[in-house]
Amino acid sequence: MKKTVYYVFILLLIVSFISTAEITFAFWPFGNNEGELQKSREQLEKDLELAEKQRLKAEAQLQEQQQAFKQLQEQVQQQKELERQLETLKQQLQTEMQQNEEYQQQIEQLQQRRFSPMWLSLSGLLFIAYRVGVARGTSRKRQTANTPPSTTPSTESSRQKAQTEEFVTPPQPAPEEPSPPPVLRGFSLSPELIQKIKREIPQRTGKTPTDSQWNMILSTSPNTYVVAGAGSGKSTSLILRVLVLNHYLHIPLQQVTVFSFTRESTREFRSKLREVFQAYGKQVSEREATQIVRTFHSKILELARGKFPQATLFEFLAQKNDLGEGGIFESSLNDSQEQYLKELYKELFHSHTEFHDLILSLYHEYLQGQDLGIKSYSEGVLSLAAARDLAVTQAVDGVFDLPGSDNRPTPFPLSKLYQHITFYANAYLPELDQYIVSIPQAALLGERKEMQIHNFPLGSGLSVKKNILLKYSDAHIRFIHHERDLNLLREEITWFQQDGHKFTPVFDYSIEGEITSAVVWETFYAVAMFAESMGLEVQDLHKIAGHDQLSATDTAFIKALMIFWKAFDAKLASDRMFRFHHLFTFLSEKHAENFTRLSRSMLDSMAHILIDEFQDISPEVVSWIRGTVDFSRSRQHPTSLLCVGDDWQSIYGWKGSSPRYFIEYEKEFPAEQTRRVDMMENFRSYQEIIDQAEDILTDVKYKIPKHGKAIRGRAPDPQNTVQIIRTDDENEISVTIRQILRDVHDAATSVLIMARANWVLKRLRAEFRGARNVKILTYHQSKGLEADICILVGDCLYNSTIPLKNLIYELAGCSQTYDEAQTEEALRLAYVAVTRACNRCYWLAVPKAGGAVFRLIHEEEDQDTKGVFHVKAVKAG
Ligand SMILES: Nc1ncnc2c1ncn2[C@@H]1O[C@H](COP(=O)(O)OP(=O)(O)OP(=O)(O)O)[C@@H](O)[C@H]1O
Repeated sequence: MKKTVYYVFILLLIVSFISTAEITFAFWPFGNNEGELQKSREQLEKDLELAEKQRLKAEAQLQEQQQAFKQLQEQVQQQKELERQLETLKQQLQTEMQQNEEYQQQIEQLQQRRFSPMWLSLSGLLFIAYRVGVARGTSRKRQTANTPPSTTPSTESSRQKAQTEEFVTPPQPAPEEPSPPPVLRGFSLSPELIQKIKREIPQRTGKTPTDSQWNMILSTSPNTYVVAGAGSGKSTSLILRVLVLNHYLHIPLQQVTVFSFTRESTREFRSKLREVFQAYGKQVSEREATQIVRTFHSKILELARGKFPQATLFEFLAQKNDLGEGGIFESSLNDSQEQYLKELYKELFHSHTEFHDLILSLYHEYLQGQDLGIKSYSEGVLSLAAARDLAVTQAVDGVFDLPGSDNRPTPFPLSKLYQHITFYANAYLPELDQYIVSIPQAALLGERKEMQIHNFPLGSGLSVKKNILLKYSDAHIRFIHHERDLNLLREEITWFQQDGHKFTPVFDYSIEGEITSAVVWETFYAVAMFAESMGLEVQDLHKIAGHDQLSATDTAFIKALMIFWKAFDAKLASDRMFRFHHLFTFLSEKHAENFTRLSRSMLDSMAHILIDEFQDISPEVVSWIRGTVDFSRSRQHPTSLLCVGDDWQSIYGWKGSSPRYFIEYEKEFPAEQTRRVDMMENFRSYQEIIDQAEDILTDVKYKIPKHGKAIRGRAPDPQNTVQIIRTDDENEISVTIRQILRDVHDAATSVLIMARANWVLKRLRAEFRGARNVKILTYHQSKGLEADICILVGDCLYNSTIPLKNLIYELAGCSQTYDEAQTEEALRLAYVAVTRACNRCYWLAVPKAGGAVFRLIHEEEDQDTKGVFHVKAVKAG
């Protein structure tokens, strides 16, 4: 208890102490000085306010600094970027300086050769392309490893050599660059989409493709080739393919190019294209259609103009605004081009000794004519011929309006041994020291042909005279056989007078075996174009000059051609002109690097390529297409190639094209996925017509085997479907055609008359001008067309030997000779002509061994009482 009281006491003591202390603490500092306290508080508040202001200021400063820091950081970043750019620029500058040095070297070299600045830029580009080509050529792994190239390796190396000599100093091999892997993307078409397409196309366009046509239209492969027969609907299917690419696969039309060969066929394609898209409610303007459907030449020209806007082409000399629509098959020299070549020829003849001598040797051959193997005549025969020669000479007076000597018979003696025997020329030209002897060709003699001179027909008298003069005269004789010879002579005289009595020969030259002839500079042009189409350079021909298969004159011709062509290209360069060959070479597979110089839109426009009539493509064009496709693939751009053709219809080998790219498509255009589609239904003709046409080609070895099937079945009158009427008489031809037209022709029946010979064409055109629904064309022009009734005039037969072209073929690495290829091509031409017919085909010709007509006549009993062969197929079918 005591303890508790004690604790309570202690507790009370503590409480009283705390209370006293509390009061004391509470009142001691202020309680004693209230004013001071207030003051301190105000001071404190002021300080606090000041501190707050300072804090805010510091915060603002901090923000500013942070901002400044940020800007600084950005500036540093920019600085770094600038430095990086500067570095790149420095490198570029260095490269350009190097290039400049190279250009400078070239310029110096080329200036020595008087090349133009325009040419310099192209050659500069070619130089770079060449260098890269060399590097790529060795590193590039074409999938053609086991495929023979389109031209022989020797050709290629020689071409590179020629370019090296022409444009640049020998290039240093550039370091190898690894080729990027090719991109081969097919198209993706789901079964549902296929069903939709197959449902909608017939509904909207009214066209119902067959299974094989669908295979082509819907091919999902990036590399497709379509082996088609005549009348199988190639063009129709090609257009539907474009529709699928654009409408269903959403590929812009700007990325699609359709190639066709002629102005006429591109027009037809464009109108079909617009029609089909119209059915889908899409308006394709004429301009757009023109952009899509092209000839090879118009497209490459567009690409070139993108790079060289002012590019002028020799092929369009004096033809403004030509877009190259014509393609190679419509090319012939116009007056301005002819003039250009003529001037060059004349200039070279007087300035280049070797050219001068070569031309004179060719001219001499022309004047002398071919060695006809003239036999010797006894002096008695010579005297007899001389005795009637004045009369013979007078008998042909007036056939030609000859220049010089008043057109009077002029005596001239034979060579020394026979000086006592006198013959006569029809005129003498003292300025050229030429005796003009008129030996008109038979057609020009007309009724005079049968005139008797001293009991000898005039025609025979003239040919004996020519033989004698060639064998026994040393004089300069110029024979005039037809108007053309006279025109050449007139031109020679005009040149002589214009050029201050400087003589320049003007004469025709045809290479050995060629039937047609042209004035020598035109023949230069034709042979050079042929060689270039074959993928060669004219300078490559030095390898065959002097070949034992070539005549001495053809060798002289080639030598002259090489000089002429070199001068021609130099002249073009100094006149700032190109040729298509330069463009195709510039963008060929051998100069892949040049594709990088094309704009993106140009490259894109060739992403999806469709080619019609692929069997007629030339090596030169193939090289460009290959280069384009390879480049598209290497830049990882989705790309596709679809080629449609019928090797049985390949008919332009004489212009340098070849069916081999089609026949050996998988080797020539290798890809990881290639699809072959066959289209053998024929919508055009009765089965009899197809079978007959195929019979013509039975012996052609180099072809893809196939057999066409007529959708229309057999003809109601099979006996009359193909008839051969044996005639080559011009009057009989007219009468027969009139009869046919009377028998089968009404306003609704279309008729196509095809003729081989120009004189027949001329006559028929004059005679049947204005006949309704009747077209008269050459066999070649009929390609791609069709008519109810076809009338063919003249056989298709090649029985020549052209050594120069055979050697060019060999040089280009062809497996056949030109002669073999042409023998087969003549038969293919007949196949094209016959397959134009829907209902009936009449063929007016005299069967000759080896010809196409001959192959259709199997048994004598085919012939009826009127001499008409009602032929039936035995091999095909
Ligand atoms: N699926 C189809 N149904 C009906 N007719 C068709 C079909 N496809 C094409 N044709 C018709 O067949 C004919 C031949 O077509 P097209 O001219 O396109 O053939 P082509 O293969 O180009 O012939 P060629 O190569 O012989 O010149 C034309 O009259 C065309 O309208």
